[in-house]
Amino acid sequence: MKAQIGVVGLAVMGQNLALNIARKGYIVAVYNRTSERTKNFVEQRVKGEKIVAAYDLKSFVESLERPRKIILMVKAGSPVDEMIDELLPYLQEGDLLIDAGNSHYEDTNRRLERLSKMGILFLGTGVSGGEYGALHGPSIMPGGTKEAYKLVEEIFLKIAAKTEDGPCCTYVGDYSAGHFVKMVHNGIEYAIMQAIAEVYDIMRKVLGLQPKEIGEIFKKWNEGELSSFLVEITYKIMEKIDEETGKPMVDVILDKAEQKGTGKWTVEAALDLGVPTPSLNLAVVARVLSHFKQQRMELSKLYWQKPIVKADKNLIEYLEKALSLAMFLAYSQGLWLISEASKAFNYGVNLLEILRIWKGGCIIRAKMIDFLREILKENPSNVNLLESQKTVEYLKPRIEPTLKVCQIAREAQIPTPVLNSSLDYLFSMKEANLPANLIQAQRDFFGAHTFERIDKPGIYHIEWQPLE
Ligand SMILES: NC(=O)C1=CN([C@@H]2O[C@H](COP(=O)(O)OP(=O)(O)OC[C@H]3O[C@@H](n4cnc5c(N)ncnc54)[C@H](OP(=O)(O)O)[C@@H]3O)[C@@H](O)[C@H]2O)C=CC1
Ligand SMILES: O=C(CO)[C@H](O)[C@H](O)COP(=O)(O)O
Repeated sequence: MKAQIGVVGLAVMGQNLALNIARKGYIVAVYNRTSERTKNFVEQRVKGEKIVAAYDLKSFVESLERPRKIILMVKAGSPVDEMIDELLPYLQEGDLLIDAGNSHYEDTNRRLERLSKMGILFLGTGVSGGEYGALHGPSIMPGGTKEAYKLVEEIFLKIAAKTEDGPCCTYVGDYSAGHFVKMVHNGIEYAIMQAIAEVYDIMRKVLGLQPKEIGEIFKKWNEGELSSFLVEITYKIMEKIDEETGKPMVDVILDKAEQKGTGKWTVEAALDLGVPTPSLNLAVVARVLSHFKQQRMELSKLYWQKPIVKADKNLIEYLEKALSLAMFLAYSQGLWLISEASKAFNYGVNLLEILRIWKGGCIIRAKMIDFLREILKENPSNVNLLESQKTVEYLKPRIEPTLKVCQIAREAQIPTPVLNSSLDYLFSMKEANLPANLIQAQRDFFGAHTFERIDKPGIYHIEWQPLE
């Protein structure tokens, strides 16, 4: 019997995805560029699942039933193009390639165009959930043609995470919609991670709490409105002890945060589309800045001042509120970005469906998503969630506690880029009169760039000083 689907790339994600599919009763063919990895996978992880290992691409493709369905789970970037090039000689019209890695959405558009000319179907598919999710049920975000999606819909729905609102997979939209949505998912992920890290930092530096104590607070929060995968793993991280030193694991990890690109791409896309996403932007900047460890250590001595540490007795409560405000705004900024991209690129994305498939399986799954859906359901065409009365009622009581947190952090000179930028975002969005009038005056002064007036329509330029 032929395999019903193939997986190329047997690193963390590919192995677990292949096992997940096989455990749902499908025959899966697998291939990896380095055969050692395939061999190890088969020997160590395959336990009776119907997995057919191939050690060359020709036999891999030949082992698949037609139309062939092949998931590429390789490193994003040129490896995807290289694999496509190597597979093409063996493929036939109507076969389907699914790029399930974190590819840039513009690469996906390019690949779609190229392959469609050859009659090869292509789905740019975001997959979230890490290795555990890939094995037990990820959130799956496929984009491309509906015709292509139909070929794998049954398998995807079976392997996806399940919530009370159904499987965490839906047809996301045309072209590169799937990869765009996954990219923004990661941009939101960066912002929430950074906001959690800032809250942790304040607990340590202002309240002097130890990781174990911080873990207990996050664990409690995880039972309330902050209940989410990222808060859950945070308390588990706080509990972990390094076997070598006996110290909390988090204390032996170097404070340099890496990134593979999706957060930065989100910010680039937001700037290109003119959507304000400051919480997401600052989360990327925070990771970049963290890399200057040596400089930070030297500067910490040069600029040392005794911090004014004023622990408020309600600080834990304020921190919880500040984190919920930052989380809410990270989602709302991301959703706005997706909706603008959907209009600009004709994706046809249904935001309610996106929120539904983010309820389970993915890294940003959170109880708050139910609330976001409630808000969006009231007026699905209004993607600026800030305008909803429900949002106003939610955010207003969180402003004061977030302000207190930011003030305490400021005085103690603890950086809080995402908490601050979230607040600044809200303050800017709810400000009827921004100082952008002065910017326009300056632009007109030095570059005759013109301005609009508040009292009459039209475009104006004045002579600010005589030209000599
Ligand atoms: N890890 C995670 O939590 C998540 C990852 N992703 C995305 O899924 C994809 C796979 O991720 P992950 O499993 O972590 O693996 P990696 O991103 O580490 O990629 C390793 C895999 O890519 C293959 N590869 C690398 N270069 C080439 C090449 N030039 N030609 C052919 N194959 C190549 C490797 O083969 P070889 O063994 O021969 O080196 C290996 O199978 C990535 O796009 C990633 O961003 C998405 C969600 C979560
Ligand atoms: O897609 C993912 C989670 O959703 C991957 O884990 C990704 O690698 C995370 O991004 P980064 O490595 O830039 O932190």
